[in-house]
Amino acid sequence: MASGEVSQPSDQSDLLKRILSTVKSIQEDYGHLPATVEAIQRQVNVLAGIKQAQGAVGERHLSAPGAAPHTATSLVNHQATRSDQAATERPSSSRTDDSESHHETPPPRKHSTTTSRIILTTYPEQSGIDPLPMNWGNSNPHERGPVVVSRSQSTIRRRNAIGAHGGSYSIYFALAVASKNLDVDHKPDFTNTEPAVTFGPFPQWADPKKIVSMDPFGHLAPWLFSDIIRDGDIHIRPTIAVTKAHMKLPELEQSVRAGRLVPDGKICINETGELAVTKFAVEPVWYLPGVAERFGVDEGTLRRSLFENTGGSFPELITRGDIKLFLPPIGGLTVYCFGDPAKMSDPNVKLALRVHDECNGSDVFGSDICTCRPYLIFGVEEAVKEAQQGGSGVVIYFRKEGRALGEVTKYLVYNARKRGADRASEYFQRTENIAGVKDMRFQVLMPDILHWLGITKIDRMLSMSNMKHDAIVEQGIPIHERIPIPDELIPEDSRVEIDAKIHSGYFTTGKVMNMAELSEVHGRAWEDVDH
Ligand SMILES: Nc1nc2c(ncn2[C@@H]2O[C@H](COP(=O)(O)OP(=O)(O)OP(=O)(O)O)[C@@H](O)[C@H]2O)c(=O)[nH]1
Ligand SMILES: [Zn+2]
Repeated sequence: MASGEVSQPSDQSDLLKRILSTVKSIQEDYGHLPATVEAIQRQVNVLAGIKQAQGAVGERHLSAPGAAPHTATSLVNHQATRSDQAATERPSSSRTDDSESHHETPPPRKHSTTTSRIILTTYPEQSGIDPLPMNWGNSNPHERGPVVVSRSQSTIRRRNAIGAHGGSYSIYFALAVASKNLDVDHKPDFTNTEPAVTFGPFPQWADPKKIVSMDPFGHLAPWLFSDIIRDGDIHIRPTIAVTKAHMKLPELEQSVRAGRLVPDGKICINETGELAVTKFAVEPVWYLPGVAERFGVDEGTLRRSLFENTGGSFPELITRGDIKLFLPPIGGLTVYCFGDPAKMSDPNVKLALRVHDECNGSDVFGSDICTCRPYLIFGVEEAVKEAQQGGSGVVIYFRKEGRALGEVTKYLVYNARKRGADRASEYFQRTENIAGVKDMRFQVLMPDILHWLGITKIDRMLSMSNMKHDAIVEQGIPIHERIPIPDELIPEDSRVEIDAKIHSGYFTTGKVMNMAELSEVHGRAWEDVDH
């Protein structure tokens, strides 16, 4: 449709409305028609331009250049529709920064390259869009390419990933920029931040199916891609950091006193049970086709759900089918390695492993309603012993609070349990009643870190979880022995949880109760402690 075909202002107005509603319904119903949407939007803009020139009023909010951003047409990229302009152009005439519109004289701004036009989304064929190649699973990091997600002016056209660095902390980054505590173009100084140990590469790094939720080159990114950073002024950040530290846990001092742990001056350093550890912090980087495959869904379904259920935060999940990486706003993980890190991947020595999901109330604050901290500490102790015997000991800590349901849901469940009869037989049902599921950790992505560490078998798995077990074995990593938490470490009020778990399929070397027996296992009621 050429703009010349529409001459009457009233026709234009009706037409604009019709086009707009078509755009909206296409977006709602499909979301995979970026080219069509862009073409229609271009027409909308052309018509709006004609209308504005004719001095028409009443429909200005639809798409007139310079209109407020929070309008219907902002559903579609306000700037991208001007595809003859570069995506990162910085015009002065169409500022959309509300905060400044209230000032007669805008306050002086720190230098920032954030464009004043809001780029709501981008499209693959859009002028200026030129993502750096990303060949996920290529063993050569230079052929694989860097993960590029920054929206800074020099980088936005070259992005090959959706989302933002920092996982859940990306929101604090946004606050820091908004409050002008941080220049969005700040260039990190990575001097002396290299990994504390040299590590890998392992064949698993080059398998696009084995690692789908982290960047295997994430610990080396600034150094591997220094020329791209320098020559192209491209923002690239590490998503993994590796350091060395000492750690001290009161329970391990007791272990030394009880003679279970013997200081060796290297791994268990002294009589206080102080430990030497190598730590790996990992932020999530998702390869969407691989993640979708692990969950047994198609990539489009995964993208659509991620888009919808993050409040529409990442429109490029829909419009940029060509971008396969997503840095989700979720917590990552930390690996605690005892002994020589090279031994983790050595098939000739034994490996003891605990995979642990965060339980802040117990892990840090000692709640006795679950077995989390005792099993975690037991895992650390066993890992240290394995390392002292010439093997390797590893504890991996995932930020998946409350079975990834969060602490609020978890406390709601606790209330429901404590206000009723806190029976093991009803344990999971109470969570399901509130959350709709009993667990959202979905361990299918968890084994990626094992592949990354070069682990090919686990000799002693310090976990009773059938979900963790099955996910690991499914990934081709055999588990030779499973070690439940010793009975004497189970806190008083957590019998309900552990018996319910065993009944639902958790590993045990003891007896599995039937339903009648399970209903006899009670937790402490609030009245027992309230006076
Ligand atoms: N929603 C909910 N989460 C809980 C409850 N009790 C513990 N959790 C969470 O369950 C998770 C327990 O994780 P882990 O300690 O790794 O244990 P696990 O996967 O159950 O199994 P093991 O490896 O055998 O210990 C943590 O995320 C806890 O915060 C509860 O009553 N409700
Ligand atoms: Zn817990």
